[in-house]
Amino acid sequence: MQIREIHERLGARGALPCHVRRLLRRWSQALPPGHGRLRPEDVPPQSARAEFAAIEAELAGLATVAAEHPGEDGSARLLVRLADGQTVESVLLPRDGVCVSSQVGCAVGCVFCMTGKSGLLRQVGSAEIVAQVALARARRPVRKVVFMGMGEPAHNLDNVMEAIELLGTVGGIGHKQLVFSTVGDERVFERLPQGPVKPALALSLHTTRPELRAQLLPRAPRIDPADLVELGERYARATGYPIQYQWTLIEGINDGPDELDGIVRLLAGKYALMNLIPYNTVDGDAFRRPSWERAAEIARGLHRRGVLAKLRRSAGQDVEGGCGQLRARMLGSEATVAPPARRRVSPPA
Ligand SMILES: C[S@@+](CC[C@H](N)C(=O)[O-])C[C@H]1O[C@@H](n2cnc3c(N)ncnc32)[C@H](O)[C@@H]1O
Ligand code: SF4
Repeated sequence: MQIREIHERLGARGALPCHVRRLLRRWSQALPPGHGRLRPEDVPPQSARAEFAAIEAELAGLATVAAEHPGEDGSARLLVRLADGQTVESVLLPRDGVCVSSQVGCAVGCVFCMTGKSGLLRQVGSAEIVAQVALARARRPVRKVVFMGMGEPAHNLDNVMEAIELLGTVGGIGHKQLVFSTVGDERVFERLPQGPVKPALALSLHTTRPELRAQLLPRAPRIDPADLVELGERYARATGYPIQYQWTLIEGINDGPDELDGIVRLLAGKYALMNLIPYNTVDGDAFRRPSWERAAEIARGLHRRGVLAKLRRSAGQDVEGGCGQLRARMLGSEATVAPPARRRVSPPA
């Protein structure tokens, strides 16, 4: 379901925009039914009441929790069932955050990512994205929403931007607390600055070497990492919030001195933060994460050379691994539709 559809259906029955906003506020913030003072002008016209009831019932059935796995770090990984039976993952993050999915599967096919193995199964509708936030809010407070779950938000831009607009207005989430995570796509840099709600941007860089990036992210747009950083810097300056770069650290692949020199060359002096995320083991993959000590040394080395770098554990690593793995394990072979042939990625020379 799309949010614009809700506006259209209720508008056609004579509801005013303020009536629709009230419904969307209550739903997206998971407020209890009798919440807030009801003024006479808040009551929708008789002609729209049945449609309001029908839409509320549809919204309630958009997403339900099929499984919940609490983690030791205060996070919880939810397997969310959508109305057609498809499932996506959401993660309740420590410190009032939620990580949502924007697609069932993903077409980019990053070689280290479980979600990429299934290919794209379908888009997640804008209302289904907001429903993941509403589900999370029914469990705990949410002040931050990151689009770092299953899927590439740039490949579902209309729905993601619609959800962002709702969450950043009646949804009550600060614009900077909405984080759009992408491998980088020209359309993102055109579209994000135009929206009424401008989210923060996370760019999944992973390497500074164009040829290695093409191997690691086989179907990401071929934008040179240096150009990607320039586009990111422009967005950071326009919005006033820094770009977060994401770097999945894989031993022997992108943790060598050449890459660290590359990061310093691209990011020193930029309005940016580098998040180093040690590779989270995916069943059946041969990649390894570097030791925590080595990863910490990399972060300290970058810091010394003028790049703000943070070493992150991906939330809920102990709960069925990283993004897409809970879904795959719960669905068994159903979830993984003929994985694409694995390309060999050799360690950098
Ligand atoms: C799952 S993606 C979703 C958002 C978007 N498609 C992207 O790539 O930025 C979010 C982040 O998870 C990271 N990720 C995926 N698989 C991982 C793994 N096995 N270990 C660590 N990080 C992983 C990706 O590198 C990416 O930065
Ligand atoms: S890391 Fe992001 S872009 Fe790559 S396959 Fe996974 S979800 Fe898709």
